[in-house]
Amino acid sequence: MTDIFNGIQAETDAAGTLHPLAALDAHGLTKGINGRTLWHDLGFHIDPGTITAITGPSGAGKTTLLNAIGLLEPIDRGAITYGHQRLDRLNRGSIRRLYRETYGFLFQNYALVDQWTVGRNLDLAMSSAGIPRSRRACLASRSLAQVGLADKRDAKVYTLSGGEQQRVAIARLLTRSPRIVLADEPTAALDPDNVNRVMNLLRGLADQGSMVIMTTHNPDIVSLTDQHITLMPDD
Ligand SMILES: Nc1ncnc2c1ncn2[C@@H]1O[C@H](COP(=O)(O)OP(=O)(O)OP(=O)(O)O)[C@@H](O)[C@H]1O
Repeated sequence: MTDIFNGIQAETDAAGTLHPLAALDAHGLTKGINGRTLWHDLGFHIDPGTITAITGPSGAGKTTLLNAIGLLEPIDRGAITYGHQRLDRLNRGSIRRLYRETYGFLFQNYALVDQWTVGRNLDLAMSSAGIPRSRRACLASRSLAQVGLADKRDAKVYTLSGGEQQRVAIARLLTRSPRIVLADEPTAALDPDNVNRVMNLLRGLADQGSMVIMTTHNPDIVSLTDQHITLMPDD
């Protein structure tokens, strides 16, 4: 459960003590690929409970920055901190723990197992996150209801539309409410109705305390976010 404490998103621990949710800070981030500098001396601050858009022209390095925040891509220089943790200096074990407990990813191609049912896809994610079997059915039902797909639990993923598959991917996040949600062009392949649904669901995740960081080309989507980081290629 999250709460607001002195204007900052906070959560209550088992002993009933409120702790502010961590923010993410980047300083002096620099990254080059094949001799070309993608970003240089980049800095930003992201609060929990907000949606941030990474925007800029094609090839500016939006996905690379998202992947760097997600520890999937090394940076050349700079620092990324989450609360008191220096993310760019973690060992593999700590990174694995963050993937299990803190990060959630949302991809343009949904990253679901097509031949499996919706329920089995959600179950796999919850089992990997260490959620006990006894809680999984209830969490799956609740999150599928939240995305408006309560009746699709036994449907095979390949029978769903693209918009429905993206909502299943969001339901998968909702079962875990990850503190950092990284979404690469999550609305790119969707029609306007599904774009609005997906943005509303991402707002719901932010309202529950997640920090949502997404790449997008679309100015209409940027206007639905709380802040944007604009990348401009060095010419
Ligand atoms: N693993 C890689 N190996 C070689 N080049 C790469 C690699 N990853 C990215 N690049 C290059 O780095 C540049 C930035 O790529 P990136 O995908 O981050 O840009 P983007 O802003 O997300 O682009 P788009 O909007 O087209 O998706 C591109 O020129 C890309 O070809």
